[in-house]
Amino acid sequence: MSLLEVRDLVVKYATRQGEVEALGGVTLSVNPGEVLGVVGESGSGKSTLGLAILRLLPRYARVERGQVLYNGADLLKLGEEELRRIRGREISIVFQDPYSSLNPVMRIGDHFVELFEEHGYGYSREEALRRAGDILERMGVPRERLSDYPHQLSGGQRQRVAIGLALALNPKLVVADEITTALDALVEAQIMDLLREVKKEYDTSILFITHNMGLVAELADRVAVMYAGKLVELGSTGEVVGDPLHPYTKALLAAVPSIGGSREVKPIPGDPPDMRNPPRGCRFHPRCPFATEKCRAEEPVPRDRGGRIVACHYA
Ligand SMILES: Nc1ncnc2c1ncn2[C@@H]1O[C@H](COP(=O)(O)OP(=O)(O)OP(=O)(O)O)[C@@H](O)[C@H]1O
Ligand code: NI
Repeated sequence: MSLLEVRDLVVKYATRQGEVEALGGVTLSVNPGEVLGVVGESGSGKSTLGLAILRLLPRYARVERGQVLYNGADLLKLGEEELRRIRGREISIVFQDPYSSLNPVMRIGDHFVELFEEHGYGYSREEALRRAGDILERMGVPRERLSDYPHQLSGGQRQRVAIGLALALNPKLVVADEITTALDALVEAQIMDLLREVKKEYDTSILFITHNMGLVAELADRVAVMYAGKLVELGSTGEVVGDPLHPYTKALLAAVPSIGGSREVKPIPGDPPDMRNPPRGCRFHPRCPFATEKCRAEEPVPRDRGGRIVACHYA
């Protein structure tokens, strides 16, 4: 049984230049306790997927179609009250910028006190701070930091606090959206170590969003590859990384910097499409070295190939 099922999700943003289809019918599931990597270039729809799951999309975004099933209930249909209960306690999110989860004028400890209060835990302040300190220590932050303000911490420590907050209520799923992207290489490696520990010690599933296939290979059990709002490949990390079937996955892997090399990912030749006017047929065809007439005309549907899902006419 999967923990979360996204079915045929279509999300559009209203912009001054017209509607942008950020998700073009994405279907995937997250299993209990797994890390599902979601990888793709900028603009492929990764953050939109994460935000849609938590119903945090901006007002001018519209879910045109689809379902997000959690414990059999469609999160897209829940009322505000039920949503508030689910956010934080069942599903939480960590962003690239830790200030998205931290209030600059609130001490670190009070973030936890408030979170426990909001969810009706009924702890005394002392008890809440004791638990917060325990969480900080598990995240590798000294408990003395409880009385600090966010700006007194390093970027890495702030992100550790944000991860601690996301895990504080023992949620079943954490959405981690590019959470190492703003950090330098050394701190990124430390946060990856922390995530590996979290994976071992918590039974939380993680939707690990990144543009870096190298990080996915380090951490994820399965990986979903997205291109221009479409899921193009999904499978176990070993299979996808060892034997990519979609030309876009191959290109992404070729762009991974070799160990010891520069951290900057080599860009894939060509540009991602203008999403106000995406290519007909397969959205990757203008950049695909193997594209044929069929790819220009006909959109490939994701098909199950022995547990691997691939959307390519020629995979
Ligand atoms: N707030 C917004 N208003 C209008 N269009 C948006 C908005 N957010 C995203 N989009 C558009 O939706 C598409 C998907 O964006 P999204 O942020 O989900 O991609 P992403 O894969 O997370 O990219 P990145 O790696 O840059 O974070 C893009 O074409 C983007 O321009
Ligand atoms: Ni994003």
